[in-house]
Amino acid sequence: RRVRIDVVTIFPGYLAPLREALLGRAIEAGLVELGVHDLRDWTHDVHQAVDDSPYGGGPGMVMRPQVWGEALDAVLAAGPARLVVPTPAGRPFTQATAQAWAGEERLVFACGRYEGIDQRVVDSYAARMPVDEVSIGDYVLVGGEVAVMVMVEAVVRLLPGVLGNPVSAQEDSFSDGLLEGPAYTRPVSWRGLDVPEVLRSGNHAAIARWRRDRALERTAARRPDLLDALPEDALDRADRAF
Ligand SMILES: Nc1ccc2ncsc2c1
Repeated sequence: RRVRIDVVTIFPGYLAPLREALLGRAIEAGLVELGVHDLRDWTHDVHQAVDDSPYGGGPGMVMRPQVWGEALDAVLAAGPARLVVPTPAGRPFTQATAQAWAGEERLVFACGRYEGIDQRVVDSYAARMPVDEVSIGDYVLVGGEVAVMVMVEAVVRLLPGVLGNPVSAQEDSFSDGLLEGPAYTRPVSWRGLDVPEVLRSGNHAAIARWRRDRALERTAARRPDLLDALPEDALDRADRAF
C-alpha cells in the first residue's frame, strides 16, 4: 500500500530533508510518493505576490486565496485527498491523528507563512473533502513547513515496511499511557555513573516493576495531565503504592 504526499510551500527547499534517510528509503522503496510544489508557480504577477494586508487591520500579512486556489486545484486534480493545514490555531496533532492519516491514500499539506492563509481557502475545500487544521504544539513557528516535516515523519514511520521492526511493538510501550522511563546500555559504568543494578539482575518481574515505577515517577513529574487521563483501572495497587 502506498501513500501519495504532496506539499505546497513558498520554501520547497525546506522540505528537502524528507528525501533523506528513513523517509528517503521509503520513497525509493515506492512505499511513499512525495511531491513538493512551489506556491509561487501559481502566481502571475511579476512580483509573484502570495500575501496581502489583513482586512480589519492588524499586524502581519495573510496569504491570498486566489494563488492557493489555483495551486490546490492543480495538485488535487490528481485525485481525492485529505487536505492538511498546519496552524497554531488547529486541533492537536496526536499519535492517533498519525495513525488515522497512515490509512489515507493521499495527503496534501498546505504550508502557510505569515499570519496564515485566507480562511476562504479552507472553507471552500472543506465543502468537498476532509480538511484538517492541525497544531503540533502550543508554540508559533514562522511557517507550516517544519510542522509538515513532523507530521510526515510521524505518519510515514507507521506505514508497513518503512521501519525495520514493526512499529506496533514500539507503540505498545506507549500504549499504557505513561511516559517511557530511562534506558541504559553498555558500559555498565560511565563517568562514575552505574547502570541500575536491577536491570542486570535477570529478575524479570523486578525489572518490570522497576521500569513501571520509573515511568510512573517520570509521568507524575513531567506530565501529570497524562496520569489524570488514565482510565480508572489502569493503575493497580502496586502502582498506587508508588
Ligand atoms: N502558517 C503557520 C505559521 C506559524 C505556524 N506555527 C506552527 S504551525 C504554523 C503555520
